[in-house]
Amino acid sequence: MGYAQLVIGPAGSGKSTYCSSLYDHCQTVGRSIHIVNLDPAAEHFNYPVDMDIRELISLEDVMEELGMGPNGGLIYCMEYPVDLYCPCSLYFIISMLGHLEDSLDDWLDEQLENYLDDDYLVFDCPGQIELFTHVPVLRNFVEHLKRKNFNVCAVYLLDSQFITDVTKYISGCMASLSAMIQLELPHINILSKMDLVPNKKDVEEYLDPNAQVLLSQLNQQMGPRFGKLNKCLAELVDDYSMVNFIPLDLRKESSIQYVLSYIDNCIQYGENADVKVRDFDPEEDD
Ligand SMILES: Nc1nc2c(ncn2[C@@H]2O[C@H](COP(=O)(O)OP(=O)(O)OP(=O)(O)O)[C@@H](O)[C@H]2O)c(=O)[nH]1
Ligand SMILES: [Mg+2]
Repeated sequence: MGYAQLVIGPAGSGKSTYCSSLYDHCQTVGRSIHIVNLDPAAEHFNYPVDMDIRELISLEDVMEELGMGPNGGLIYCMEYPVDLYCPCSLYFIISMLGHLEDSLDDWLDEQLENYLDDDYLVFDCPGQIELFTHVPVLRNFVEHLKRKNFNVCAVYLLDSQFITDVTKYISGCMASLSAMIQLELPHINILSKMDLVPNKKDVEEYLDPNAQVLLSQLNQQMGPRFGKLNKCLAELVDDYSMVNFIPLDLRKESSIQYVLSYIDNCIQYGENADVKVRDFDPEEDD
């Protein structure tokens, strides 16, 4: 049985930074963890990359997919992935990952041969939310992981700066819900970059949102003609009472530890180990 976190969330929400802090934390506490880069556009890493999807995306792939010659393909590779907000870049990532769908599974199988049965993998995903809300590539990837006997959970990061504005917060919630429904995985929402929130009290009401409060805030910000829509949105958040957030402050080891324990619990990490220990408890045999 393997364990995996799929770290998702909008561009710039802090996924790669979270992965690197998690890695450092695990180093400190002497725990083994492997970080996988699933972002074909990533350039710099603050963690050792154990598996790297960029090994799969070669110039040949781009040339074949986009019908470009070697020079055009190279320029495309070099230029577009840099600007993640560029629609062409979005197209690039989605089309490349879509193109890779089958080979992604084969690549994973090949890579997993180097790992042990109970290894813990953390997948640092690209920030194009369409990848987990619209197209099935990540979902299929997750299904493959599950077939490989992995307990997987989605870790959705939302930048705490989003919640200075209730409309942005609702849009973050909707994207999270959409990922939750599309991926059908145990799902944990994290409010990232808490060090940038001066007063923690400001965010408290958003951690476990109350539909009525959200509704009145939305109505205050938006014109009366959005009243019905706001009511539906607030009800939706309420219906899926799973939309709550755990705050994460990377400056504090205790905060990282809390989030990690929460996730471990969700994917039942450690439970098997307990069983194994108990099974071979010499005192019990006496
Ligand atoms: N203050 C603060 N800044 C953060 C934190 N996490 C990330 N950042 C900053 O936010 C920016 C984006 O962080 P990344 O970790 O690259 O975000 P990402 O989600 O991996 O971004 P993409 O891969 O582009 O989708 C960087 O400038 C980080 O330094 C945090 O906890 N606190
Ligand atoms: Mg990243």
